Amino acid sequence: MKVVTGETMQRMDRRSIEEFGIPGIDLMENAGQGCAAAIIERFGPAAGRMVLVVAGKGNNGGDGYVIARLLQQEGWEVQTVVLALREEIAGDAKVNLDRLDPETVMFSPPPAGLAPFAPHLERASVIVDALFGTGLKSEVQGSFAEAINLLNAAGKPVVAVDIPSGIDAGTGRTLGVAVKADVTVTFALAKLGHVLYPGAELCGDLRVVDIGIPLQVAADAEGYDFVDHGTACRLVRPRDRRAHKGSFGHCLVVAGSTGKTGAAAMAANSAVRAGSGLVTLAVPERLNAILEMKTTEAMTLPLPDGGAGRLVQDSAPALLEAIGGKSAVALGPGISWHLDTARLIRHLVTKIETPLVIDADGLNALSEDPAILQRKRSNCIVLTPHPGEMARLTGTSTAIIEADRIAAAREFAEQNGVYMILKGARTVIAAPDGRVAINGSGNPGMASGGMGDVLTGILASLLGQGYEPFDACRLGVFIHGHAADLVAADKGEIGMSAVDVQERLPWAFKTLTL
Ligand SMILES: NC(=O)C1=CN([C@@H]2O[C@H](COP(=O)(O)OP(=O)(O)OC[C@H]3O[C@@H](n4cnc5c(N)ncnc54)[C@H](O)[C@@H]3O)[C@@H](O)[C@H]2O)[C@H](O)CC1
Ligand SMILES: [K+]
Repeated sequence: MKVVTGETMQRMDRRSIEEFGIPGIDLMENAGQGCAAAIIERFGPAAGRMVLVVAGKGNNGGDGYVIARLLQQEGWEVQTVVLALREEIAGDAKVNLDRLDPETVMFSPPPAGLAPFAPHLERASVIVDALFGTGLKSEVQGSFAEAINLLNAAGKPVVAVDIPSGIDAGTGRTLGVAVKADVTVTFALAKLGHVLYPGAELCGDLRVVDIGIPLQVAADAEGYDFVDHGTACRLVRPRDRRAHKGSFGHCLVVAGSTGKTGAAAMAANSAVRAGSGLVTLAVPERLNAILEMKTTEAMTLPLPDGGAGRLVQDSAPALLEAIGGKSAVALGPGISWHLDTARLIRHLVTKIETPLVIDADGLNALSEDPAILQRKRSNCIVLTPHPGEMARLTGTSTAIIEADRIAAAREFAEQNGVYMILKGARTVIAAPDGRVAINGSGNPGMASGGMGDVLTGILASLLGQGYEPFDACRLGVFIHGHAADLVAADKGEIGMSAVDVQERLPWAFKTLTL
């Protein structure tokens, strides 16, 4: 599904009103109706229920007034606390404020804020957070922050209007303090703040309701592809009945060093589990016997290593020859960060013309000379860094990368003409042409060694099967997390291993093609 920024949503609002003549008051009424319906559906009949609406001075508050009126019509007792002066309320919000029974509305601007209404919080069955929406522009402070803390401490179900107050709609980051909602009802399209952490977690159940924004306006809006199950179903290619093993590519995994044979095995075995026709695992000859034991379907190719137990310059001729005839190459899992191994990797990047996935120590080798990517062949290159590897690649810090993951991934991809997969909770996928996708699958059980090796094998497999690179990246990242979600549903998140995920891949693919 498409997700947008708060600014884009506000532009969509204005375009709907100005170009399509849809009155803003109608959008607000529809927004309020969508929220009220979600509240009634979720929290059942009104009998004896009191809803407390906490409103800000803008249109988020305006939605809150519509909700208050509609729930009152449904028999709910409603109290509305406006954390602003009456004269501050304007436009569509004022129209809806004036429609409320004045007996049920209290104004409590800073510095008093919500504090005097603790008894209302106590009595409420449901609290509606209509304090801030996409208009939040800076850190929440003072009595507004206190109000959010009171809401969170009340121990009552909270329904956030549009977005939990305190969450930046464009990044998902908390601006000081934020509401922890049980349900969030947003309008027309989800925002980045709903799918990026911590916003994604603070939303609770996210509902996207139609409020009458014209389809053309939504279609024209610049957005990001949030890769969910539906998207993955459209990306996966069912098998042709006449298929044979040549139909699904032959990918080469270049990996392994003493002490890191598992990474090589997981990458190769994951390529098998992601559907490759053939897989060859090229490893230092000293480790070949071990990898013969750790793989079955994948073939191994011992490379001269001078007894070092890692790839060295002398490995290059045999390796370049092996790359010929392969449909994709994975370079890096467990390959080691020794200087001559790193030098070999940089040499290969400039020589390989096959679609190439570079991970782990392969990325660290690149970090010594990222400009090498400018000199690469015309082939597609996919980099799969975690934030620390990304910091090394860009010469910055993990904190800077995490502060704006989308910008970090997109800028590097565009500047270097590569596909960038910036791993983490909600992995970001960026293409050289500026397209960005955010992955919707996965769980904390994946925070363990080897998960990256599994992903690398999946990506090389899909590229080798002929998937267009951005499709391969989106599908590969999704299916990796989805397999982990299936494992978590089966046996929880603690103790989940990378091989658990590797072995669950066929089931994960099967859910896409039912
Ligand atoms: N298509 C849609 O998405 C629709 C959205 N609607 C609702 O409108 C809000 C956006 O309303 P807006 O008036 O732009 O701003 P907010 O209500 O979100 O903000 C309230 C108010 O707060 C002030 N403010 C900003 N930052 C701070 C801060 N750190 N501390 C204190 N005050 C702050 C700012 O001046 C704002 O005026 C959207 O979320 C939807 O809920 C439409 O109603 C329906 C269509
Ligand atoms: K809100």
